[in-house]
Amino acid sequence: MSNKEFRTALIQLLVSSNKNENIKRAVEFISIAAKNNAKIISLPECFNSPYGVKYFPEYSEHIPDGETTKALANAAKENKVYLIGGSIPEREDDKLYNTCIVFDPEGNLIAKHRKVHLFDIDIPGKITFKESTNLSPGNQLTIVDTCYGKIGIGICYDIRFAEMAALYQKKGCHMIFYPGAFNLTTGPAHWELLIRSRAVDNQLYVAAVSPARCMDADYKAWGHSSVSNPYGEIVCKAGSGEEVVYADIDMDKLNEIRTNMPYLNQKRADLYEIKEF
Ligand SMILES: O=C(O)CCC(=O)C(=O)O
Repeated sequence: MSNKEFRTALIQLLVSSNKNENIKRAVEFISIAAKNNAKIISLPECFNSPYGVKYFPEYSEHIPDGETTKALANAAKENKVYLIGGSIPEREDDKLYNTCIVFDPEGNLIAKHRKVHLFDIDIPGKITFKESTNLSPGNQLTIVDTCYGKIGIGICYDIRFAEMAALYQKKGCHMIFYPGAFNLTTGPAHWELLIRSRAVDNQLYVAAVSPARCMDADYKAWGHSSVSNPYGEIVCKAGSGEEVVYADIDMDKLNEIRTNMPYLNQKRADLYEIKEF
């Protein structure tokens, strides 16, 4: 495969309350995905800790000197892959963030995305979640330059904000990765709809990577890690359990879709515009 055609792998990890075990198993799956020829591998949101505000302080660590950063750097280097490190609770000074770290195939830390839209919702009788209880939002958008093109990074709730994805497209991204953990209420309603919408809006590949569902956990993840192609077709999709799913990315296909339907060039900048950050 050339740099215009490559395989990506989405690791739908079953996250437990044992941090060391979570990291160890993530590293094992990275090596399996690399053996299956994946060149860009992503972990899910909050993969080294159970998902929940009460867990963030205990599981948090500094970046880059924390154990998770070191383990992922080694895994990227040993397997010679780009690694999108899902997300982990990050501590800096007295603040906590929900942070995705990205590594190149030499193991260098090339990006750090702090979730910019915190997940604060209250659907009575269904789900209440308030990340802003103890997390701070990131204040930057994140584009990673790779030998496979530019990749935008968002974390979970970030996928709901169409302008963010539009800006990534405008700045040249051909893929957006969203490590995420939707739930049993908003998952069936919106997970796939949002993945496909961001892909069609922007004629790019969208990968969304969830933890596996654990019915004993406080937060029950929806699962269904998926990739949509730029036409809005789901090209791979996990179930709810632990598994790795793969998608073959094809830049010629993306360019063909953009040529056939050139609506990205038909926007009315005289009427509306996405501003650059
Ligand atoms: O937007 C949603 O429905 C879920 C978001 C979420 O779980 C998160 O941001 O972690």
